[in-house]
Amino acid sequence: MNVSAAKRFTSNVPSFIPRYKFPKYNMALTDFKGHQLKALRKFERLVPQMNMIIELRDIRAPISTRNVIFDRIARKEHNMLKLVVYTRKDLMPRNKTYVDRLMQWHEELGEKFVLLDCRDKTDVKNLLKILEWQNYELEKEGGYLPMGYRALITGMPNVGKSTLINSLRAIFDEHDRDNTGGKRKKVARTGAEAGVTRSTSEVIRVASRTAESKNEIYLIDTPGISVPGRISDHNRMLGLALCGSVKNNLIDPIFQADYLLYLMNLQNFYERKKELYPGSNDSPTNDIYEVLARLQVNKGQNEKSVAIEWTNKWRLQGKGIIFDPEALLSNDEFSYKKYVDSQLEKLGGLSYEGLSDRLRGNPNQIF
Ligand SMILES: Nc1nc2c(ncn2[C@@H]2O[C@H](COP(=O)(O)OP(=O)(O)OP(=O)(O)O)[C@@H](O)[C@H]2O)c(=O)[nH]1
Repeated sequence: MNVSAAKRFTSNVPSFIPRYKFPKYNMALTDFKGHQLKALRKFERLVPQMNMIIELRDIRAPISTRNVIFDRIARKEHNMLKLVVYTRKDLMPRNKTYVDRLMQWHEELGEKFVLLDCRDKTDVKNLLKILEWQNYELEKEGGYLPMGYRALITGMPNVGKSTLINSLRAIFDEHDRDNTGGKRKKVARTGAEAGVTRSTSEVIRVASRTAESKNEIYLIDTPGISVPGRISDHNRMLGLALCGSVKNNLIDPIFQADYLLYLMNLQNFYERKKELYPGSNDSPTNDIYEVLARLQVNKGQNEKSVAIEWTNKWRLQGKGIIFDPEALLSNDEFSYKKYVDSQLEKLGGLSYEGLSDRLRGNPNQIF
């Protein structure tokens, strides 16, 4: 973060200045795995059969949980319709500036997005309405789809894909029960259609044929895909760790706790949300060991377990915090579009051929 931008974050507490830069600790920069590579190859085969790609991202880390691999796949397929679903709406900062910033980012990229809590029925029903509308638009142009209207559900690990699919399924179930006089009809899990292999992707029906629509609507569930090392960096990896999108034990818990402290200080938690600041009766600090000492319940508790407990709490219920420092900057200071373009450039012509060999036995999984 540059100094002029950082000055805005200076706290009103006399003599306290948050850190504007986070140290580049020695840590793994990616969590890309062999099975994700397999899933990616499968994606490329499946995408031509899709009508829409839905990419889930965590609203608290809109930059870190974006995976440009999905952009590349969607663009290859003649600019396939892509919808971004930001999950964990219930945890997002209640801050109009933040929402305005997101709107501007997405406008620049021509990318549609919605915010939702994957566990909230009303939110999920609204997403279903979008799918139904898109299907209706296609049908209006005479598009009867024997395989149904298909949306591929993608995203980084742990962003809420299964939760969203289960919620959509529950709505479908309920609707089905109503229409079948209380008898529970099993939700379709069809994998038998041409080109869809049952073993690796689940096909879930979320809307049946109706009087108005001949097409059924299906979701295709996919495993979470991480980014390869060439488009990752320290901030991205730490942001993902705080969202639970990379394996917890991959990064030292003290680094994760220190990053959380760095973000809290940049976001003035000490003044805005004092009750959530560690040791809220003490002064703000940039010293993670001081924080861990404040949070220690008894003298026997070691620093690492205190760090794990604290970050876990924020990972699951952390309300009102943003995990990407760049998202705190104005659009003059940080261009999301430029960032995405540079990510795509770095990704370049990444070919998956031979990658499995390189992934095997490479602890840093850099490629
Ligand atoms: N607060 C909140 N929690 C959510 C939301 N969506 C999902 N979760 C929680 O986030 C955790 C991960 O959700 P999953 O649905 O398993 O994520 P996933 O993307 O399927 O994970 P992978 O299968 O690892 O790729 C679970 O504990 C969910 O309850 C949301 O909108 N709000």
